[in-house]
Amino acid sequence: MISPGFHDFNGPLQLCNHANDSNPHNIYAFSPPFVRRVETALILIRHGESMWNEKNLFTGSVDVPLTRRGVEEAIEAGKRICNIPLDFVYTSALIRSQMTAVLALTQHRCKKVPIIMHDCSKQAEAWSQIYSDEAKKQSFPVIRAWQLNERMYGELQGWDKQEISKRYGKEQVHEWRRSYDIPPPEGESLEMCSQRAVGYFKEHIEPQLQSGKHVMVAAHANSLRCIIMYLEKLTSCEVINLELSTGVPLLYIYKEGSFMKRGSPVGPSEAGVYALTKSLALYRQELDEMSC
Ligand SMILES: O=C(O)[C@H](O)COP(=O)(O)O
Repeated sequence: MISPGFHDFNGPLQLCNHANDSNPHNIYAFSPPFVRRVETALILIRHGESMWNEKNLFTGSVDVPLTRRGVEEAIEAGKRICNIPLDFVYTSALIRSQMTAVLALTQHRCKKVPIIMHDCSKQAEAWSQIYSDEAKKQSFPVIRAWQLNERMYGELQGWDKQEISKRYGKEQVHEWRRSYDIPPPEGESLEMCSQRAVGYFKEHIEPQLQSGKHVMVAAHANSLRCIIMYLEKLTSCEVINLELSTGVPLLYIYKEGSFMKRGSPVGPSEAGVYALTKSLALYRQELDEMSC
C-alpha cells in the first residue's frame, strides 16, 4: 500500500512552483506567489486509564501500565484520529503513554507501523537501524522523552487520593494538584514540570511542526496541561481549571507560528467533532480513495 504523501519540507517557508505540485497536502497559502506556508497537525493525547488511575492512587513518575479499559480507550482514540496525517510520535518514558500511542496507531488508516526509537546508547541505536527505505517509509517513528513524563508527585506517589484529602484537607490537596507554582511535598509543581515538558516541546517538537511534519504527543495529565497552557497562552489562574480526560485526543493546527485548537472529540465518532482544515480533508479523501 502506498502511503499518502506526507510533507517533506526543509523549513517553515519554501519557495516552490505550485503549478507543478501534484501533492494536495503540500500546499496552503499562495501569497505572496510561490511562497509555501506550512500548516501541520498536532495531536495531544493523555494516556488511557492506568491501573493506578483505577485505584485512585497518586501516580506521578511511577511506571504503571494501562487497565483493560485504558487499552480500549487508546484503541477508540486511534479510531478518532485515523484520518489525521502523522509523521512523528512522541511519548513520555512511561509505559502508559507508550501503550496508548502504539495502540492508537494500530487504528490509523495509512497502516504504518509504529517503531519505538532506541537511542539510550550508541549500540542500541545502531542495533535498531532499519536498512530498507520502504520499511522506513511505512513506519511511524515513536520517540520517547523523559521530559514528557507526568509531574513527579513526590511523597504523594502511591497514596490514595481520597485518603490524602482526608489527612491534609481538600483545599490543600487541590492546591497541590492544580495550582501552578505550589509543589506537593518533595514533588514538582506544574511550573517545574513545565520547564522540562514545554522546554522539550519548544526544542524538539515545535521545529518538526515548523518544518511541515505532523506530530502526535502521548503524555500525561500534567505534562500536557503545561504544554496546553503554552499553546493556548493560558495564565497560571486559567490553567487551574484545565482538566484532561484519559484517552481523549485533542487536535491543534500549527500555522504561521500559532496553534489553533480544532476540536476535542467527545462523541462516539470523528464526524462533527473535528473541524478538518482543507488540507486535512484532502488527506482523508486520499485515504478514502486508496481504500476503495
Ligand atoms: O499522577 C497522577 O496521579 C495522575 O496521572 C494525574 O494526577 P492528577 O489527577 O492530580 O492530575
